[in-house]
Formats: sequence, C-alpha cells, structure tokens
Amino acid sequence: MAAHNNAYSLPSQPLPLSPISMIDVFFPGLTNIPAALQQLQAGPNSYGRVLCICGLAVFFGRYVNDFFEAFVTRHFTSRVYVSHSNEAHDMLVAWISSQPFSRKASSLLASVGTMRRGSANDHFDGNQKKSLQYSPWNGSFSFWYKNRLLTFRSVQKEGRIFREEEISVSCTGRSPDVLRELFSECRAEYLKLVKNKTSVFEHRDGGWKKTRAIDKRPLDTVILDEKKKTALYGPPGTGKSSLSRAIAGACDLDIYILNLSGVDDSSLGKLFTELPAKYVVLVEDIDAVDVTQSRQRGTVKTGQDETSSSMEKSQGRVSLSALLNVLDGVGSQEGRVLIMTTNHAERLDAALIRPGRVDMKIELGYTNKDINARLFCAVFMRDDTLPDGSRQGDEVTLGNLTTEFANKMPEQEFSPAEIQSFLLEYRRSPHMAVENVQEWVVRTREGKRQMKRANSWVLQEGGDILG
Ligand SMILES: Nc1ncnc2c1ncn2[C@@H]1O[C@H](COP(=O)(O)OP(=O)(O)OP(=O)(O)O)[C@@H](O)[C@H]1O
Repeated sequence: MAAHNNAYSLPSQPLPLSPISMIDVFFPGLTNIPAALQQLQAGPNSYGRVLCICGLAVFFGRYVNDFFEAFVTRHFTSRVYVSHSNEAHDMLVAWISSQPFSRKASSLLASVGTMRRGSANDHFDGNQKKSLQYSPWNGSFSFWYKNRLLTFRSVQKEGRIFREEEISVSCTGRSPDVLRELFSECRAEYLKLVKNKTSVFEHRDGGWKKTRAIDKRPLDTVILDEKKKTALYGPPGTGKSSLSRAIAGACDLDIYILNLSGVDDSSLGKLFTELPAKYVVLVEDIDAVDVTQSRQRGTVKTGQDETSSSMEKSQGRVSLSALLNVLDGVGSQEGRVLIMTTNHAERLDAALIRPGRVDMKIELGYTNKDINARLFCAVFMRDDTLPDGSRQGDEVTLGNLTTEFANKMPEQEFSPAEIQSFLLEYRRSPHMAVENVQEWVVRTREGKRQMKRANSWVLQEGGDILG
C-alpha cells in the first residue's frame, strides 16, 4: 500500500536537467552517437553495426551537406530575394510565368485571372470567364538566361500574420550583374503589361498590397460641372473615387487607397513611409478621423507642435494630429498627389483643410440639367446599333432624346451614380429610358422617403432608450 502511494507522489526536488539533452538542443541526434559507437565496438558481426554505420552516415551527411551548401551559397553564388508584398514579386512572377521553362516547375499556384499581376501568359485570356493563371510555387528549378544557368526558388516562410512566399533567383559566381539584367528585363516587360493600367494598392495586414490593375479611366468619363473644377467632397455616388482614379490615370501614377476606419496612428505612419517616390494616395472618408484627442490636448496645433503631438498614439482610430503629420510629409515632396474624400465636409476640422495643406476643394454634388444630359450621352452615344433602331449616327434622334431626358430628370436631387444605374437598366433602348424616367423618379423618391422615415424611427427609438 505504501509502495503504491509512493508511486504517485510528486518528487520534492525538481529533476536535474540532463546535460546531454542540452547538446541535443543544438545538435539534434548527437546524444545517440556515443551509444552507436559502443554498439560498433561491441562485436564484429553485429547486425546493429551495419545499421549504426548507416545512421552515422545519415547523421553526419546532413551536417556536411548543410555546411557545404551554405559554404557554396556564400562564396560561389549570387542571389536576389524578393518579398511577396513587393511589386518586384509581381514583375518576376509575371515574367517567369510567361516563359516556356516555367512549365518545368512541379509545384504551381493556380489562381483565377484577377489582373492583380497584369500577367499575360498563354493561360491567361482576359476575355475568358474565370481564366486561370499558373505561377511557380514552393520549389525550385533552373533555367538558362543569357547563357547563364539561374535557379528560381520559392519557399513559404512565416510572415507577420500568415505564411508568406519568398522567392529568390540565384546564379553561380560572385557577380550579380546577370540577375540585375534579368530584373531589368522583368521590369520592362511588366511596365509594358501595365502600360494602360492604373495599379490599385490597398492596405492589408499593416502594409500595401496591390489588389488590382484597372484600365486607365479617361478624365472626361467623369462628368463634372465645369464651373466647379476648383479636397473632394459631396454625397455618396457623386464620383469622388472615380475622379481620383481618373486623375491617377492621367498622371500615369499608381493609386494607393487608404480607408481611415481600418488604421490607427502607428499603422498610418508606417503605411506612409512605405509609399514609393511618386504616387496618388486616396484617403477615403476623412471625417472618420478622431478629433477628440487633439481637442483634449487643447486646440489643434500648428507647425512644429503638430509634429511633436503626432507622436502621441491613439487607440484604434487615427488622431487628427497623426493625420496632419503624414499630410505635411506628403506635401513637402514633388510628384505626390494626395486626395481626401468625405461625404460630410461640414464635420471636418479647419486645420485639416486649411489653405496650404489642401490646395483645391471640389464639391461633387447632385446633378444639374447639363450633367443629366451628358450622363445620357455617355451611356447611349456608342457605335453599335441599338435594338430599338437608334444609334450613334442617328444624332438627331439621340439629341432629341437627350433633351427630353434632361428636361424630365429633376435637378439637384439625384447623384450621378443613381442616374447612371437607371440608364444602364435601359442601356439597349434610350427611348425606354426616356419613357420610364418619371416613373423611376417617383419610385426612387418614395424609396428615399421610406428610408428616411425608418432611419428617424431608429434614431428616435435610440434616443428614447438612451433618455
Ligand atoms: N460624375 C460622374 N461621372 C461619371 N460617372 C460617375 C460620376 N459619379 C459617379 N459615377 C459612377 O457612379 C459609380 C460610383 O461612383 P464613385 O464610387 O466614384 O462615387 P463616390 O462619390 O466615391 O461614392 P462614395 O462616397 O459612396 O464612395 C461609379 O460607377 C461611377 O462610374
């Protein structure tokens, strides 16, 4: 009985750490070596002897191989690494994917053609629905480039949040010149692919990620009241995002889209330091900025004060001082365009939009007669013949329909997005669009009235509950 009890009692002293187990931490398997050597000495015809020799060979072979590989890599090869989040990754993968030898890769990543990379390999056809793209993934293969044998390697590494792909290209020899040439070619090919595109970057996991490459939007496809072309504000659907993208296209710059509701002070500063030399950055919904922190510290500061106060961190939301700090950084450099949008200009702090910080304010509002007519033309003035008999060449008919539509559509009541989506419903028949416009106006007004009533009811209920 006593022995039984002892068997379950905890030792009063902690067990001493075996020194041999510490050796295993640094050289896994090394503690087995003495035992194996004893086995070898035990007898000449021991069966275990053969096993021991094999075991020792495998054990030492691994270290010798690792050592040899590291030695050769360090002293006899050159290598360029590319991280997954950098655009150089897209350049290299787009080029590799378009080469016949990429089919040698035994491990491939298949993705539906999202135009993220703007790749144009033979598996990709933008017109094809859900076209597939293949790129090398996790593994290595060698290929000839300018009479040199290069090795492409892709490995999965632990990233900040998820596992990330890291790729590298290596060549024998201490000079990386051939690798530089390869990357220059990848860059040139990539620039051809994205020539008529605007690359769109969005913030993900604390960094910028290219999410798509969209066709450049000509500036004149954004229909604006010419007199107002003088910060970008106005109700939803009035073209703030569209105009920003068109500006990026016109300046031949990529666009970086930042939604303030998804970042805090520290990630905001980091995102701005990761921007390239030239860009358009679109900061959406700037009314989401937290002005309370600046207010709590007193009034909003100017100049040096703003810079120092921006070091104070806010929890979860971007503070006004942090935003002012990054904005002033953008403004001090050539070749950068900053566009801020809001649906509530009246809520913005005066310091944010003071002259010098914001050069131009554009209000994009509801439509007037002229914009209604131009929206109509933008949808129906096309080359193809429409089923109802009207077509682009039939200018008189379309002209009359345009005037009739502009007269029927009320002014300063609907956004261009609302009118555009109505017109697109009838994109095959301008006659039907004109015929149905009044009924649509009545229906849309009623919908908005009901929505307003529902919202005020919710607010009232909220007030009652709070009260
Ligand atoms: N002035 C305009 N000219 C041409 N198209 C427009 C215009 N305004 C809006 N549109 C069309 O309406 C849709 C929505 O526009 P957009 O996203 O630019 O509006 P927004 O003002 O940024 O809206 P939100 O405030 O909700 O983000 C797009 O398809 C766009 O092409």
